[in-house]
Amino acid sequence: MNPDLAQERRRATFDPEQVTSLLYRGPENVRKRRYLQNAAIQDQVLRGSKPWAFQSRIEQYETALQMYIYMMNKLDEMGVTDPLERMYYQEAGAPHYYNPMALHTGMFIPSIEKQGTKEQKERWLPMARSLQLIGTYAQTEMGHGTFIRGLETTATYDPSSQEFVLNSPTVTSMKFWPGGLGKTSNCCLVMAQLITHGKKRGIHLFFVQIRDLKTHRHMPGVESGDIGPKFGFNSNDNGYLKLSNVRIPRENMLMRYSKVLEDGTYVPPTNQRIGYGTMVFVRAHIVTNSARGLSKACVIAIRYSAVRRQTEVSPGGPEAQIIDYQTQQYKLFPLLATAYAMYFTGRYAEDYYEQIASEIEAGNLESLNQLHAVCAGLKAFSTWACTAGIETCRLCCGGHGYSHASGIPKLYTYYTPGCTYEGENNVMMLQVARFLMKIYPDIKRGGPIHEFVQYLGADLTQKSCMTEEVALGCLLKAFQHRAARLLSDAAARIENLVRSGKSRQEAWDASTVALTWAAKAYCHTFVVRTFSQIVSDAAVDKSTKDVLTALCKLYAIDGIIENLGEFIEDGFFSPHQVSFLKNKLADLLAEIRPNAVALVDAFDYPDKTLDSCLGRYDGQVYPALYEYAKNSPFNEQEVLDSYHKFIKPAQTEQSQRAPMARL
Ligand SMILES: CC/C=C\C/C=C\C/C=C\C/C=C\C/C=C\CCCC(=O)SCCNC(=O)CCNC(=O)[C@H](O)C(C)(C)COP(=O)(O)OP(=O)(O)OC[C@H]1O[C@@H](n2cnc3c(N)ncnc32)[C@H](O)[C@@H]1OP(=O)(O)O
Ligand SMILES: Cc1cc2nc3c(=O)[nH]c(=O)nc-3n(C[C@H](O)[C@H](O)[C@H](O)COP(=O)(O)OP(=O)(O)OC[C@H]3O[C@@H](n4cnc5c(N)ncnc54)[C@H](O)[C@@H]3O)c2cc1C
Repeated sequence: MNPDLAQERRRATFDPEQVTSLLYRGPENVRKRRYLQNAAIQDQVLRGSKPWAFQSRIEQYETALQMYIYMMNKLDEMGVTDPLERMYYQEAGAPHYYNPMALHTGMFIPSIEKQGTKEQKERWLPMARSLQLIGTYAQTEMGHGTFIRGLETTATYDPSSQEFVLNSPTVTSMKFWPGGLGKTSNCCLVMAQLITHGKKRGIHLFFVQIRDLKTHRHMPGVESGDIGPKFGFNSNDNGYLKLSNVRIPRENMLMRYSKVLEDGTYVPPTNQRIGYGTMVFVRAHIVTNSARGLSKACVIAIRYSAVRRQTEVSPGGPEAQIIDYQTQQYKLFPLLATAYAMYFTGRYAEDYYEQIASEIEAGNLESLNQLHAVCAGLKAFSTWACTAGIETCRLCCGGHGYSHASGIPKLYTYYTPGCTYEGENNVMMLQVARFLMKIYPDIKRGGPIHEFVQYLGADLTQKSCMTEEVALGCLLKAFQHRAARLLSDAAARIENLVRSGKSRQEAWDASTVALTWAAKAYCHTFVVRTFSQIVSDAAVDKSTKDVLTALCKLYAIDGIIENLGEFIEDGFFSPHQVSFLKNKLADLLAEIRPNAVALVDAFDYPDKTLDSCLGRYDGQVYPALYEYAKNSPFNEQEVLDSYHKFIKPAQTEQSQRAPMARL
């Protein structure tokens, strides 16, 4: 054990086990999580041969496929059915491979469960669970990902044969990007424009078999393939799909909420957007997923910062641990606080999703819009925080952060597409703004509105209650004030533009930056509120609560300092109060410092899950870096063939032109 890390753990003032329990919803869940992680770590088959970064793309794909199929079978044998528990096992078993069947379990099966009729579920789910059917969610096209009402793929109903005929009429209508579509899947859910009786009925989901179930060759009229190497996700065959007069039976349209009868009569759903449900489900889960990504980067960067020493503090004296530099703390501790904030908010989003989804199942769609706004906003807010935070963690590791040995570049390429997939983040923020503007008249009237948004109607002339003590309540009020004011500003801007003669749509289009500011401020407030509520309700001892409260305050104060203009432009904070906040920020960095390593230990990631030479629990960073370097295929031969092919001839040629000087 590295002595600095051992010392860090001794000096912690709280019990990390209590925090681990809080993060993973109780000791019983922690026990199960550890059991599953250990089972994966100890499994010889999952040990792997060479580091992923030294493998070709095809090798990465094959390794991922082999490992995931093995793990799925193991989990079935163990009787583990809960998706989260399955994820814990897989995360420890194959942390570096993006599962080529992730869309099968993450979107294909859930879509059938949520959008399929009883008969459709009985027909497809058993085959999907036993991998006879391997599916994906094929919505995005080459020409359209965001504007899904503009999708071009058509599904035209033919009453004479009671079939839908699917077509990709243009190059841009080709499905493009779906995970596992290229080579892995034999079927998919295709989002297509339904046409019955010659009329367009909007986009709907259709079950389409794309490959023969025995030979895996393409079905007639189907062309598909891999889209090529990407920034990350290279063990996944994100694919393209072109459909030419592909016929599927009428029963293959997912008909839980809308129907096409035998004669082609269209029965619409109560709300057209109910068919977007799988996206809302995934967005709710992306929040915790972002917390996972950012927390892993924090574990690596903070442990490494405790081990790494750089620069003599006094001449001839010992070099300081880099974690002792205030600038390093300022880069890392707010991110640590953010990772906690996102874990707690993710938990809230998932619970809220489950609550509203069951109301929807029971036929009450009243909260659908609000659920959509919350999930879209938190998805965007959390993925932005995660991506930016991972990059900062990488920079905090200096040169070694740039190596795949650190584990951080892999985290970055894995998590950054979260800002784009499942709804591009700016577009998601505009959906939040749309929701807020829609209820704005009710907010102003003081009409009946959900408690999430009540504060948005507060008196904007009020000033901050902040004192030198910096209470959490005052911090939350500051976020509420900023969100209310930015919303009011955006609304006023739109009204002014309308008064000046613009149409409402033109006024909206000329205000999307202000609307995005308002939406982000709303999401930020949501996170601060959730974090502070969970900390104040947490059943933990006083020392643990003190540490969590410090983290929560740091999250809030850092959010204010980073967005200071928005908090002071209307004079809400006085300059005096801003200096309280700046002083408190510095105090909190010092207060968190002795607990930083214990706080990352509390995330409870086994080394295998982190796959990082820098983030090892035992802190043996340097021998691990050396071992990793030795594994490079470059080092398999003392002299590479390329020396004889290129360097030697070049040297010979050069020496003939100018004879070598004596060394
Ligand atoms: C335990 C683990 C369990 C599960 C695991 C799951 C997830 C794991 C976590 C992480 C995942 C990790 C890896 C996954 C990797 C990759 C997956 C990627 C998959 C994809 O990307 S699939 C494709 C996703 N595509 C999109 O998201 C498209 C984005 N675009 C849209 O959503 C829409 O086009 C739009 C919202 C931008 C606009 O839609 P529109 O034009 O129809 O609507 P309007 O703007 O006109 O608004 C009209 C009206 O509709 C309301 N609305 C819009 N959307 C919804 C919705 N989804 N639900 C409800 N209501 C909605 C809107 O509010 C308007 O209402 P109003 O009353 O008229 O104002
Ligand atoms: C790794 C990865 C995996 C994916 N997996 C799947 C999958 O399994 N299934 C699937 O169907 N799709 C998948 N996708 C596709 C993904 O869902 C889309 O890329 C995403 O929805 C964004 O759409 P787009 O690419 O059309 O972006 P665009 O909409 O073209 O965005 C480009 C820019 O335009 C801006 N923009 C676009 N529209 C607006 C607007 N209305 N207002 C303001 N700004 C706007 C955006 O903010 C962005 O800056 C995946 C993508 C990636 C990267």
